[in-house]
Amino acid sequence: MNHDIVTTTDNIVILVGINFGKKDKESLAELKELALSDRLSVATIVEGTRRQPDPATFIGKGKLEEVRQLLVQTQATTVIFNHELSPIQQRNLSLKLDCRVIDRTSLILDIFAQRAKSHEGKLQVELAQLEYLATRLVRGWTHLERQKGGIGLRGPGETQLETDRRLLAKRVELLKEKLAKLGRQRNVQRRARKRSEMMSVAIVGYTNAGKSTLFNRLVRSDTYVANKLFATLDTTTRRLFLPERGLIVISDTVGFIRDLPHTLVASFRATLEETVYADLLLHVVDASSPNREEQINEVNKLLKEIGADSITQILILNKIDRIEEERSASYIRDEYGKIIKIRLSARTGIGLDYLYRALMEAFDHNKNKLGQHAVTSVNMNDSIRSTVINNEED
Ligand SMILES: Nc1nc2c(ncn2[C@@H]2O[C@H](COP(=O)(O)OP(=O)(O)OP(=O)(O)O)[C@@H](O)[C@H]2O)c(=O)[nH]1
Ligand SMILES: [Mg+2]
Repeated sequence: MNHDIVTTTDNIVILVGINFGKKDKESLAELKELALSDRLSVATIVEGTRRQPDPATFIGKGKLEEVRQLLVQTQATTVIFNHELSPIQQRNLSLKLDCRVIDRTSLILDIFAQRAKSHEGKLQVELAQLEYLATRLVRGWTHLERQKGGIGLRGPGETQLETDRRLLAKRVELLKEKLAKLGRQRNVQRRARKRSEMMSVAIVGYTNAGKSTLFNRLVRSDTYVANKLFATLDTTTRRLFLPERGLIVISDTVGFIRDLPHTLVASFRATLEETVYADLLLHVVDASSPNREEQINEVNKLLKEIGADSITQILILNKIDRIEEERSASYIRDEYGKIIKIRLSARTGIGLDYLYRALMEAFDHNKNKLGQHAVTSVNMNDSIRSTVINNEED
């Protein structure tokens, strides 16, 4: 079911990004990262400015011709738009350019399809792909036709389009049922964990921020780390022993990205539920990225969407080893004494002790919240307080 989705490796692509009013360099750079993460090779990037999208071809005649010539010159086989295209625009472009035309959403879907490892993850991706495809099923653009051959599938009096819609709806329903079942199993496990009163911590953040690296550091595991967008797709949960405290559970989660396709947000809700039920979020940010403020906002926006915005957060400014001006680790507390921000490097390990301290304090706080006494009370003496460094740059 991968018609709109690039699956060939070594595919040469052209990227197209149009500015409507304000320039958006970052978003186009990110599209390039996404393409590279999908093992595509980017031949060239076409930019343009328009007041509004052309209803038929999105980019209009002039740009269309430019892209057509570039396709010939570069031997690219696919054009990726940094926008959502309407099904009609996508069809027109594909016919006029005589190549495969996809948008940002299907590129992300494709990456997800390649990375999903667990049974549940795969089902979620398939569901997202089908839901995306469902919006593209328009007359003269029926994808299932070619794949299934149609023989014996069409009900009496049904057009191919109707058959496609029916088959699709059936599969979507089946997938939803399966996922619901898996979700229930997950709930049982979660309840068991709650009963054992283990504190649960979820590592969240923008894609490529270093979540898995931090997770591995903490639990000494070997979760897949890569300089790719969406290296991690399935939530991994491990137990972590906090010295002098006890066991907590910690989860590594799928990375967030701006304008995450809504079909994916919905499909990954189950995976992200781990986040919703956490007692504490470690919000990891690539502090060396020029876009970090925007990325923080994006993540918070998505956390709100999944109902996780009221959970206590510690902002982890990661990758400080990459920042010339300020390589030292530090942390700051809010006016109630809670650690709310830590600068560290998951790669070098500098600042990790601050994170352990924050986790221990959260552990004790959590115990108290549950109406019990902490196993060991925190020794908040002056020597610890005096190590607080308040040299935050913002
Ligand atoms: N210099 C430096 N690089 C880091 C640090 N932490 C992670 N990285 C690198 O950043 C890249 C992404 O790391 P991951 O841990 O896979 O990031 P992630 O947030 O899990 O990414 P996704 O799963 O794709 O969302 C890898 O190349 C890491 O080696 C750090 O503290 N310093
Ligand atoms: Mg990861």
